[in-house]
Amino acid sequence: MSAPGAAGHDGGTAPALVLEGVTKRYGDSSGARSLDLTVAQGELVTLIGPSGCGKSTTLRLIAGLERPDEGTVRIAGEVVADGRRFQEPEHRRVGLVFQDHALFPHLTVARNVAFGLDRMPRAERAARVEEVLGLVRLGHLAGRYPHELSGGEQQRVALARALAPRPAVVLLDEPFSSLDESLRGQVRRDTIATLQETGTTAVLVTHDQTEALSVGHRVVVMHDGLIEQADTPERVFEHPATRFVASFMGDADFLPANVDRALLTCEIGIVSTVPGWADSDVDVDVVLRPHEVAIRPDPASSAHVYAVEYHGAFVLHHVRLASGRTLRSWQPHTVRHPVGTPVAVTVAAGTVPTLLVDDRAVTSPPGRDPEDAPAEPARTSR
Ligand SMILES: Nc1ncnc2c1ncn2[C@@H]1O[C@H](COP(=O)(O)OP(=O)(O)OP(=O)(O)O)[C@@H](O)[C@H]1O
Repeated sequence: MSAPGAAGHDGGTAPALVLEGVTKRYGDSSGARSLDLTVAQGELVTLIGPSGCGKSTTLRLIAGLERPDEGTVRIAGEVVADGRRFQEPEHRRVGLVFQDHALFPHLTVARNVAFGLDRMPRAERAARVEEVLGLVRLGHLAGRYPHELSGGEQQRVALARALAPRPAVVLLDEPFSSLDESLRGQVRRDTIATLQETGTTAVLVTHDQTEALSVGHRVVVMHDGLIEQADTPERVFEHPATRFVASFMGDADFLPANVDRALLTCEIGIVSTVPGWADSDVDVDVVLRPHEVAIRPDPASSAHVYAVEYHGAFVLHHVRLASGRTLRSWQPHTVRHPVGTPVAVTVAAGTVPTLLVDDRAVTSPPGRDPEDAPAEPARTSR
């Protein structure tokens, strides 16, 4: 996806959205804890995390459906909520798209889209409705009612309605989850293309890790009301900041390991060299993803395959090591080692494993100023 940064509709230079120390408490449970996030104009950010982590609360705080207990929300440079001010949702330049589309059943497609344009002169309003319906390729269905549309068409009407008033930010709350699998991919591609074509800034909540990684310029991973990491999809997957992010975004196994004079060693042997750690002797956990783990039959090995899962193009092999710890390994569909096969386990060449001390990723030996030890990636030794 192309990088954001194109000027938004107001052409200003302020970020489309800024959250500073935004907190919302519900009794003892915290919906959102001191969130800091800046979203550039034209940027598409995906928000992901387990159920109850605060995704909807965050969207509601941005939309003005909740008041923050602390912190500041800015939209297109304007403070819309802080300790003193609170702008009502209808006055914020925010568009909303919900999972169930939330269309008015008694209004036609055109009137659904016109709904948020009541302050626009009539002729201008009609032109804008036509324009946004054209954007989502629904001009020919303007006179239909929602029940006369497919799920995908309803979703496009909801998007057109959100875009019509030219909002500074569009918030999408699991917009594709009510669509069946066969439709979802196409509707998702169409929606993202429309957001991109119009240079729209968007925050999209999803439960789907592949969706979060594939559609956004940045992924924001939340856990227990906190932002654990806000980063490019590549960095979130390849360089997770915490143990939680490593295990939530994709499959990950963890093995206790040691870095001694720049050699990373664990139960399966030497994993890699770690430049910049020449003088250290540090215990870490190494994060290994199934596509990074290589296996080959070896009668002399004390590790063995204990389960095999066929996934079509790939076959997931579950391996138990001598210690009883387990690793997973993706193999192409032509490779299937039966349960019980003793296997030698290594790390695929080119792997740059993430190292954890406690629950945080480290790129330099703990206690050392990262300035002194540049965070060069580790390299597999083979
Ligand atoms: N109105 C409310 N009153 C009390 N607690 C609430 C309220 N809304 C949310 N919470 C709590 O705040 C936390 C975050 O909820 P939120 O709905 O934001 O999570 P979520 O990440 O969107 O979850 P899901 O993926 O299940 O939709 C949860 O512990 C939830 O129980």
